[in-house]
Amino acid sequence: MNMLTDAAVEETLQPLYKPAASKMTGKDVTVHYGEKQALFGVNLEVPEKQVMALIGPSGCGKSTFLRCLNRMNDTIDICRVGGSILLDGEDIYDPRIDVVELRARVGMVFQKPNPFPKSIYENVAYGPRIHGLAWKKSEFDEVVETSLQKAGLFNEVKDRLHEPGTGLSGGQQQRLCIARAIAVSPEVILMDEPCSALDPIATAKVEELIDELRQNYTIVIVTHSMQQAARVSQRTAMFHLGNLVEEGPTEKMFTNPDDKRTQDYITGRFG
Ligand SMILES: Nc1ncnc2c1ncn2[C@@H]1O[C@H](COP(=O)(O)OP(=O)(O)OP(=O)(O)O)[C@@H](O)[C@H]1O
Repeated sequence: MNMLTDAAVEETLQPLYKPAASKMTGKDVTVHYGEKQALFGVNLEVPEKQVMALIGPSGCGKSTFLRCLNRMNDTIDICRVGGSILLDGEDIYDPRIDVVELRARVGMVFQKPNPFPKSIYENVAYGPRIHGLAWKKSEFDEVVETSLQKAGLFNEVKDRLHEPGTGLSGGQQQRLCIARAIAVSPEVILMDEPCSALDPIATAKVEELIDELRQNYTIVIVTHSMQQAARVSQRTAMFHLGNLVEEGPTEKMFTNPDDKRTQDYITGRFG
């Protein structure tokens, strides 16, 4: 009989069970807005090239945690962040970190589509221009086209690239904002309820896009829609009253969560 040693069995199984490497890690993250504490020591690993959904009732701290991941909270005067957030093992709150560069590596898409009051072309070309990623017109043309293509928008807008971005439909505007984020080659894309202002058809398109984007990017999405979390994410983190309740594979979180608060939330008993 061909007996495998324990080590050989482990080696054979490892590729199947090896968890995704973590791209970002929050360690004991606390956040205060003035006197009010919004996060109480959150420890969470964001897996690389997967979609992680942050869920939980209103005010539980999902957006606050999301904004810690690219130091967007720095823009709020009364906000103080404690603990550490690592990107590829490096603390993004280290004083030597260039925040503009960080926000290019960790891009953000907001709840309400917010294109600049400029042409579709300029919306996408803006980031590469300020980050010095393109110099010649041909380089800008290329980055604009590939970013719009990756955002699934190019065919719809290719004949009107020089018309205002604000003239697009809401769903198209949100995909333009995703193209704008992609244009600076981010590694992580944060999305704060990206579909809440969209109709069901536009929502479906953005969800399909999120599913495609995870091949190349790490995505963290805050959503109030349990269906959306179940459709687009591979892992889900549940927050409640500023604490991380639990985190795990999305399928498990929606079928067999460990914590009663998760069970109650996903079945609509509170929130
Ligand atoms: N700019 C701010 N100033 C003061 N308090 C804030 C600020 N932003 C958030 N908070 C407070 O921090 C807590 C967490 O808010 P946060 O927006 O992170 O929650 P959330 O889970 O994303 O909620 P929602 O689902 O309603 O968007 C809440 O009590 C909120 O009132």
